[in-house]
Amino acid sequence: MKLDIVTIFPEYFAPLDVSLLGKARRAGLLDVRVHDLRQWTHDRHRTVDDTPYGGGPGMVMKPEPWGEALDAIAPPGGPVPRLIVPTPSGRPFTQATAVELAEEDWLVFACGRYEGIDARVVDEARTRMPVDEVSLGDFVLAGGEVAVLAIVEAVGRLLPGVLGNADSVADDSFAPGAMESLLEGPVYTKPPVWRGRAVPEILLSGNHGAIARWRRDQALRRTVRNRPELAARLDPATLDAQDRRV
Ligand SMILES: COC(=O)c1ccnc(N)c1
Repeated sequence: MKLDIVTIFPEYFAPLDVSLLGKARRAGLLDVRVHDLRQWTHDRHRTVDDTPYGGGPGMVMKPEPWGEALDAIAPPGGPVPRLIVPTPSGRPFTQATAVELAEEDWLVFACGRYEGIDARVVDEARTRMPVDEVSLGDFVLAGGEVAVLAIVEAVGRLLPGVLGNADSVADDSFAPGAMESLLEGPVYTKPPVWRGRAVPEILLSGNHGAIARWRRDQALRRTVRNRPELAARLDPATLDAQDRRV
């Protein structure tokens, strides 16, 4: 998968050289290019923002540098990427979004700053590439960079070969299938007793059927407690009698 990231803070993406994603890059699974938006400015101050039409606080990112950046990265008439624009006003980014994006060959990320990017940039981009404005939740960041790091990690870990144990993706919270709309339950490792707290006996029993049952119960309990709106979405047909007692 090829990723192009456009930002005025390229240094934000140093973390992409460490851990899983660094390994994926070195293994050739991820080809990440970070671009400084200011390379597409032409004035002495390398200006990327200006005051908002209609008044109001803050500054808006100018369209010209973005238009030139997208033309340089994805020349019109050439291969077409999917443009991802993190913004508080976007559609919710979920595990399903990550799964969908993991199927793409080429993603371009636009990191907005200030009050956002001039709306004509997305409007014009939509005439020649798919554009997804996505939100990580109901909160505001100073810029899209942190959101792009989160999205790149959520998508990158789904790529074949990136995670050591591919099975762990299937058990993710929200993973399509059995875990859809379910939060993962508690996890334990050695020692068997720590500060007087023992690991639940069932996990030491070797009874894999009972362990799977216990884990599902724990996932259901946590989902009901922490995300009742997700629990309400669970298809009753997939809940057996024991589930309903949770
Ligand atoms: C500037 O971007 C944001 O503030 C942002 C991006 C994605 N999700 C959010 N909740 C905020």
